[in-house]
Amino acid sequence: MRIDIITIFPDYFGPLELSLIGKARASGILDVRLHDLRSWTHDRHNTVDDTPYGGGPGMVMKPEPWGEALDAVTADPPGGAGQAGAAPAVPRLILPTPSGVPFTQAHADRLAAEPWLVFACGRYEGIDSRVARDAAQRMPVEELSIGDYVLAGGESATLVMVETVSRLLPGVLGNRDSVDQDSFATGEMQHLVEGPVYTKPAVWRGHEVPPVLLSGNHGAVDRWRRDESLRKTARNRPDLLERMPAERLDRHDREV
Ligand SMILES: Nc1cc(-c2ccc3ccn(Cc4ccccn4)c3c2)[nH]n1
Repeated sequence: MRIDIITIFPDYFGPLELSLIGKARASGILDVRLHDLRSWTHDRHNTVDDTPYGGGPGMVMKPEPWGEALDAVTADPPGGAGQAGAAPAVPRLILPTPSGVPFTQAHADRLAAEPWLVFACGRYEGIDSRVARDAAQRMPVEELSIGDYVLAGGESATLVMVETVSRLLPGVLGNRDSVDQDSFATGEMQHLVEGPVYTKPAVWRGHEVPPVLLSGNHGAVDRWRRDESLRKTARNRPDLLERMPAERLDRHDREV
């Protein structure tokens, strides 16, 4: 997968050099390219913002630098200009914004199947709305929110989405099972949050690991883990339980 990130703070993405994503980039699974929006300004001060039409607080990001940046970044498709007559890849443009569609694991699953994503990180009060409208004439555009709170810009949201998507790519996580057992995945654990996890020592500061986990009885361990997930979901995320199809909860589950 190729990921392009356009931002006025490229250094914000240092973490993408680390850990799983850093390894995926080094191994070629992931091709992440950072672009400084100011490279597409032409004035002495590298201006990227201006006052909002209609008045109001703060500043808005000017459309011209964004238009030129998106033209330049999307003019260099992965795999060249189209092998043997194939159409060149078209990127999906992701615009983080507090007013976007809530980003969920389902979005991550879908985006992980895309060959090319471009993230446009806004700042100030956002990007001139004509940028998304103009881009939509040439590529799919999605405005996504990572939560109901307002960040200072799109960089943190982009880090979250890049991490969520990248960990789903084959070869990125050493243990693929970990993904399949994600609480928000579509498998057995769907609609349930993770329960408690433990490792050695068996007793730590007087706190014992639940004996069932040391029993070697895999059936009992699986049942205990599901019960604990049900309890934690009921406590922290009753909204998820309401979404769970009734047939997915057996009589035992209802008594937990
Ligand atoms: N889930 C999210 C996403 C964001 C986000 C994403 C991009 C930008 C670009 C600017 N701002 C700040 C800002 C302030 C006031 C109104 C609008 N936006 C952003 C915030 N916040 N929360």
